[in-house]
Amino acid sequence: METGSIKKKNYAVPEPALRRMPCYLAYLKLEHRKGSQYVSSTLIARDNGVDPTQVTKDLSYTGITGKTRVGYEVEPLIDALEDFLGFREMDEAYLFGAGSLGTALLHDHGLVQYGLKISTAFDVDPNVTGKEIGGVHIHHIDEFIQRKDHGVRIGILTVPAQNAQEAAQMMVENGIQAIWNFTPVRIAVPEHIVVQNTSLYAHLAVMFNRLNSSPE
Ligand SMILES: NC(=O)c1ccc[n+]([C@@H]2O[C@H](COP(=O)([O-])OP(=O)(O)OC[C@H]3O[C@@H](n4cnc5c(N)ncnc54)[C@H](O)[C@@H]3O)[C@@H](O)[C@H]2O)c1
Repeated sequence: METGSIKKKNYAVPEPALRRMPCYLAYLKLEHRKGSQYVSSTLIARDNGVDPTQVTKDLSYTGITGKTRVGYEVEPLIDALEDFLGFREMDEAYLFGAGSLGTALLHDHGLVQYGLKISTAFDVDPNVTGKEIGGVHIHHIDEFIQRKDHGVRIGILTVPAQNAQEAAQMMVENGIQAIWNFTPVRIAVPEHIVVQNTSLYAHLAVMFNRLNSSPE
């Protein structure tokens, strides 16, 4: 597997399509495991709660088209999606903040399947530094600053909210170019830095709202 390249080829694709594609991929993998050889856009659409036209459009970005009557051949479509999404290349990432959420991410084997390998983690707490979590060594943050030319461009930010801006700044000053930000802080960084904010709680808010507004 290739390492060290941030995948850039998908930037022109609309974000909602990019967000749907991993769901199609997971669905297709399940279908493959069940032994399905072909799957129609209508079926993909029905099982993923998306319009069939939307499915066809989303999948056309991979360069694969379905065949009349039988639909998409499952295996080549899985390959094409994985390639297109960059899940077959491996990017290395550093994790900043090996607390409760950071530890969960360090234990997550799924990230590697999506092309992201956390190679090292950094923290400031002496109770945490020097330890290994999920096979990843936790270093003191000063070691990140001292390490020149580490070549890693992706940083996962899981520090407390009050430390988020300062940590993000330090990451950028030391070569991080893309930040997967799990903190609730909207960090201010130079325009060329890629920031992806992720919150489980945003989805939880939607779930509560839908639950409480559904008819009895
Ligand atoms: N996005 C989500 O869905 C989600 C879910 C849970 C928590 N969070 C957020 O993730 C962050 C971490 O939450 P947690 O529960 O793991 O907190 P935590 O207190 O358990 O862990 C934070 C860790 O960051 C370390 N740290 C502090 N300053 C640092 C710095 N400058 N550099 C490196 N490490 C530093 C601490 O020593 C600690 O080990 C918080 O901002 C929290 O709000 C987000």
